[in-house]
Amino acid sequence: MPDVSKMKKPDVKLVLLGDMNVGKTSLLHRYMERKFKETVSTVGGAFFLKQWGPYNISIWDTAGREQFHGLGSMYCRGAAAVILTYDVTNWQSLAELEERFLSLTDTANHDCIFAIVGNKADLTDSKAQLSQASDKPSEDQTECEDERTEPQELPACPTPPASPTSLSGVMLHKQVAHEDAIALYGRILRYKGLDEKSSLPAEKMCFETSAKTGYNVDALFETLFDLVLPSILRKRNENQESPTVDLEDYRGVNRKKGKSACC
Ligand SMILES: Nc1nc2c(ncn2[C@@H]2O[C@H](COP(=O)(O)OP(=O)(O)OP(=O)(O)O)[C@@H](O)[C@H]2O)c(=O)[nH]1
Ligand SMILES: [Mg+2]
Repeated sequence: MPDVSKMKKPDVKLVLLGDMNVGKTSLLHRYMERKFKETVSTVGGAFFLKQWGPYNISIWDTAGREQFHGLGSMYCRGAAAVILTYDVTNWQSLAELEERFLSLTDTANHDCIFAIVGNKADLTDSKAQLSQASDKPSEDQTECEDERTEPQELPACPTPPASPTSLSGVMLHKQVAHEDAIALYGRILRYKGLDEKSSLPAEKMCFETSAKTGYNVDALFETLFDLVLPSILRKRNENQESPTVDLEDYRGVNRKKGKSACC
């Protein structure tokens, strides 16, 4: 286990947002640990640290449950990319992105990049279902708990298992078409006052993934890593600050007694 007390300072921050149960945590587990494993509904937030070449990228997982809504804008602060995640079998989870989550991104960087991700594609698309995840281990990753959130004495509530039909492999009805995601992407650009012509194209920024099979998961994260590199270089030029901090400085943040939040 790496010595987190000397953890390198992240060069850039990505955040996963979206309704509960869409698969945000599972996508991170799939990419960072190459596994699809049982999850419990996220409480507060947590981040993984991914080394990408000489750069350190923090990827924040957040809670989709309504009661953690207020934390979203804190996690989005300074984000260079936001991954807006929905479930392709659940139309409401796409609608929630515009109704509940988009405004949280107001605290992100002005040049923040947006990806729209329709997860659970294995439930509706045989190609996604048959995809073979690469199980090459991810070189360098650290999962950290976010100590700043209020510890919640909530019982860890297991999320409902993926729909039983997925166990039988029968395809579910796809409720969200790729075109719906592309249309949402255009509305997000307009909400941000961005010109579609000078922005990254929707076709490149709308993904359908399966955390279960690994379909498109590497492509999602690694496309974003490459797209945020210019903002890392810009920040490094601006700051010329040392790339490392001693986490002991952070220990001063008063930690409440009791169970710290984790995901
Ligand atoms: N079939 C299928 N099930 C998935 C996929 N991704 C996640 N799941 C299942 O969906 C449920 C919720 O997954 P999570 O990763 O916990 O969802 P989340 O978005 O992190 O939820 P919150 O933490 O509550 O916001 C779990 O039962 C997962 O096993 C997927 O790609 N395909
Ligand atoms: Mg989660």
